[in-house]
Amino acid sequence: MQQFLVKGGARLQGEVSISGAKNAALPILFATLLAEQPSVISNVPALKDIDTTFKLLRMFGAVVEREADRVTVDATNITSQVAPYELVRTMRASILALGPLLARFGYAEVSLPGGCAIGARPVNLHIDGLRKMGAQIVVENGYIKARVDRLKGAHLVMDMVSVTGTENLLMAATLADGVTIIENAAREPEVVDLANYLIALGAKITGAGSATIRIEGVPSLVGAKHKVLPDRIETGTFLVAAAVTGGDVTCTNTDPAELEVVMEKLREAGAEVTTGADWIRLNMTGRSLNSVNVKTVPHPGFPTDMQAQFTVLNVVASGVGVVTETIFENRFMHVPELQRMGALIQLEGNTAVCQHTPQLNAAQVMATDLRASASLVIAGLVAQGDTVVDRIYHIDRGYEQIEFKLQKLGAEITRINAPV
Ligand SMILES: CC(=O)N[C@H]1[C@@H](OP(=O)(O)OP(=O)(O)OC[C@H]2O[C@@H](n3ccc(=O)[nH]c3=O)[C@H](O)[C@@H]2O)O[C@H](CO)[C@@H](O)[C@@H]1O
Ligand SMILES: C=C(OP(=O)(O)O)C(=O)O
Repeated sequence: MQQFLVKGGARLQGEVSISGAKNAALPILFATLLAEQPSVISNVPALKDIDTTFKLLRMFGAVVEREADRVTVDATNITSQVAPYELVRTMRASILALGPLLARFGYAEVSLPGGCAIGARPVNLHIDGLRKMGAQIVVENGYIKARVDRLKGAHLVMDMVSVTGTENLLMAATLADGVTIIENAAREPEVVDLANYLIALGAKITGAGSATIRIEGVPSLVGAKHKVLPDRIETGTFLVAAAVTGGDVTCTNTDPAELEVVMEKLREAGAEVTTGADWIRLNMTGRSLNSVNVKTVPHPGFPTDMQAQFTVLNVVASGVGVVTETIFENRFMHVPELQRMGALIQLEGNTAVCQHTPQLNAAQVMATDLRASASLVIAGLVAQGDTVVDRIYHIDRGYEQIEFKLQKLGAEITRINAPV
């Protein structure tokens, strides 16, 4: 098992190139299953979740080839529609195979993903929506088994805003008979990126990025080229790391328009944040960091995937910052680990009250999920001494070469093998 060893104290400085977004690349790679011709997807990050997706696509019979950040997927000849538990359990986003396989082949069998460290994470909205489109679905032996002759367009009103729920139904509706309306749809940029790829395949979609998406089903889809949008959460993570270390960091190959609310919070915290067409610079030189209150909500509000990083920011900053998590019921697993580093945080239900902690102390800490791991690495950057972050396979799911990118900015971080 691998660990990160982080030596605290460095001020981050320089440029970091942002990778393609994990949460856009994943649905887009699953959407290639809808097309009867190959697609070429570029700006695909090199991540464990992407490798898991390749394994699944190959298991279905697709031909997947990667050359640097360009991935070609040929799903012309699909031979299986089964996503097994062994792969699904390592990546919840595997549920995104359900809509495309069912829409194109009339059958799909996907293991129930189950919960994870951040919450129960049910998929009832995915199942309900597909049932409304005419699918016969049974859940047995831990698998969702769905069958239909051809999906039919339907008026779908989502009870809750769900990102992958919207994506699954959006993909399914592209090949349905008739018009589907998704109301209370997720408005995340990754949903828009997926819709743009689907439109390039020949799908008829309007309204992506708003709460109402209209899809007019077509008989079949062709191949297309598509470039995945930049990762706004990776960008935000580096900006927070720059802020807490008093640094001056420019994130390149990113999109400031995706990060309005995060940049606003960083400015409120005292950072100088400037932007260009495809870059964001955060400069803390001569400035002091103040705590901020944040409350996670669906896009365009403050993203839950930035919550753990801002919890650390609030501990380092002066004052008291209140962090409220409204999306996932259990997304504070980083807090007990940060407390082991001396962080003054009080957990009250879905709220973390963070007090300025004059000095975090290095400790051996355990990563519990992807963004929690990122927050522990950020804490290690400002802690006194050597922090060891365990179970970094979580971080490898979603951050491309994080240690090399941080090293380039001056951080002292190395990947080590855990003693046996
Ligand atoms: C691969 C991917 O894109 N992952 C993102 C996606 O996860 P994911 O799509 O899994 O998250 P959802 O938007 O579906 O979850 C939002 C809330 O809805 C609930 N819910 C969801 C579906 C359902 O059928 N029933 C139900 O009750 C969830 O438990 C949660 O409380 O959006 C989350 C919220 O922005 C992000 O944190 C994840 O990084
Ligand atoms: C929670 C996340 O991912 P996933 O939905 O794949 O677990 C994330 O990207 O922070």
